[in-house]
Amino acid sequence: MLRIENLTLKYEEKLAIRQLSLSIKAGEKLAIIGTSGAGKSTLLAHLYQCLKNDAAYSSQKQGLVEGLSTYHNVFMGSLSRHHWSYNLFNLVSPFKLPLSEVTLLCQELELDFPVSKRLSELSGGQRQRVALARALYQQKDIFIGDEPFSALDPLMSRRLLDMVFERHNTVIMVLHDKSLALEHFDRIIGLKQGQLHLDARQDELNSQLVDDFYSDVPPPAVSPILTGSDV
Ligand SMILES: Nc1ncnc2c1ncn2[C@@H]1O[C@H](COP(=O)(O)OP(=O)(O)OP(=O)(O)O)[C@@H](O)[C@H]1O
Repeated sequence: MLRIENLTLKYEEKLAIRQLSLSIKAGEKLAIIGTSGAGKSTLLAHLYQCLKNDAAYSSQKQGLVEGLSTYHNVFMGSLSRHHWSYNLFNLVSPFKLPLSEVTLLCQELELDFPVSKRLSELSGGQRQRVALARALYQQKDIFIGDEPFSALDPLMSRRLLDMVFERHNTVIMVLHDKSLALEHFDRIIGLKQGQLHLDARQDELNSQLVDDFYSDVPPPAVSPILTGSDV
């Protein structure tokens, strides 16, 4: 589905990704881990740029509109599926079908208040679920998420991850929750200082491998761990 070779990304002089090579297959459930500043969001934004025709993106910044209702924020996920005039009329007075679709989706995400409620009145966890609802409402084949559950409790995170998996063929997600990554994803990659230091598939994955990655234990001689220069 996607192959990147020797990718280097910078912010002015600051190197964020260094000579990173990576292949992603259609259908993969790929978690990206790493400490703060390792380059996860930068890599994810790049992957989205490469795949954006087929991908929904839930970024850390969320990009929600404060002055609009929950309904309108979620509906924005579908703007590209409709003619501009449909979008305009729906903005002024919501049509029945999208209104019922968005209401149902919000209920599934446990947003148990009227969808007319303004974004500015919502909590952090509620906003995060509105951003997730907007990404789900894009109805794309690929889901790209940057810590989409960071403000949610573990039980809800698992339930919403199941929803994401049910509705997307390929999932690429930055996660801080180690057990969520280990239990649900079929591949985990780990970044350190912009380089790939871990790339392990489901049959190779275990908790120790992830702990070693975080605690700077050097990889054994024969292991699924690859350095940036190996791939
Ligand atoms: N807009 C920017 N301008 C300059 N440097 C940036 C910018 N955004 C990120 N960086 C730097 O690039 C590096 C990678 O940042 P990035 O946000 O990709 O890391 P991250 O692994 O996603 O971190 P976190 O887990 O804290 O979100 C960091 O050193 C960060 O300081």
